[in-house]
Amino acid sequence: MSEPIIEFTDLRRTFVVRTKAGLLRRAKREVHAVDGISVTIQPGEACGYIGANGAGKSTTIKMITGILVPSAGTVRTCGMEPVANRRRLAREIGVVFGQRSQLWWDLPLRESFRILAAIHRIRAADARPRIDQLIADLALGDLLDTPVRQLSLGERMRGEVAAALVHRPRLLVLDEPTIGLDMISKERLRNFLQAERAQQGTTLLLTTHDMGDIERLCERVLVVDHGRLAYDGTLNGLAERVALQRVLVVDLTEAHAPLRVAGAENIGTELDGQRQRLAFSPEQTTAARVLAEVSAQAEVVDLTLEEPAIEEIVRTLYHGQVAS
Ligand SMILES: Nc1ncnc2c1ncn2[C@@H]1O[C@H](COP(=O)(O)OP(=O)(O)OP(=O)(O)O)[C@@H](O)[C@H]1O
Repeated sequence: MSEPIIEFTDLRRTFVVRTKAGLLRRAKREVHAVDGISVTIQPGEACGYIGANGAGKSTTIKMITGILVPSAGTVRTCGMEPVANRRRLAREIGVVFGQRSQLWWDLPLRESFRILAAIHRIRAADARPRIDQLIADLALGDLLDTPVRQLSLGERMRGEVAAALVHRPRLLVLDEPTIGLDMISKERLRNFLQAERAQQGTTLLLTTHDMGDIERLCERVLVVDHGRLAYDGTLNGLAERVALQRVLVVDLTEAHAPLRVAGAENIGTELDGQRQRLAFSPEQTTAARVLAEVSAQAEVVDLTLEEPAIEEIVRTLYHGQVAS
């Protein structure tokens, strides 16, 4: 087997935080943000790293990318110790933080790409076709002359992903890449990442609160809770332990008896049945099929689709409840 692209063993990171103990006294408290995690990721894998807020995801990502020094344990990324080799590592990995930008705020997008190619010392003859390809695949053509600060969130995220891939990294690390994006922007980004991985063999590691990202992009899921690994396995394996159900909420034009739909369970009605909630597993049916059956029985005026909440998944894993 080839060398792992990421390998960490008993990785730990502790922060000392000051807390107000009294009017004048200050006390210190230790936060074990990452509390002994061991994981090996092989080249070409696509891993989702999920957990509730404050579970330790970003801290792990920062240690993998060399931004933070571990308190204990070891981490190797692309065969290197990240902090000591940050520059060399930067040539091998691309990083996208959904809530922070790596683009130059006041410059047009095209300038950011040019500067990044220069930073990575890519020859113009090599950089141009790569940048052109990313511009085409991420539909950035009309945005190249717009200063980054004027881009919408969805447009900027496409720009961020392109910027992270200019130098063809072996590993792409994405921290909440779809946060705040609307459904269409999310789908565009997921389609692109899927295609990029298929064409370039890029390894993906992504943190997200959106199970849709995991379902579309990752074969392997790591669930972290309070700095510890609660699950490491396939998405199907997770679905066997935790019900990864979706809920289609439909608003009807008038009151209606509880709807019966094949492959879905009616989990509640409100307003005399004008609003109904239908839970289903994506392995058994699709939202489109459930909606078609509902529409055959009643007139729908509005609908929403609720994804399984990651907090709920973690809670269920911990309480050992097995999906029926
Ligand atoms: N620089 C820091 N100083 C002190 N505490 C920190 C620091 N960075 C993170 N923490 C704490 O470590 C814990 C893990 O934080 P981390 O940002 O890794 O979680 P996360 O899983 O990425 O959460 P989120 O989903 O909210 O981004 C939290 O309790 C957080 O408050």
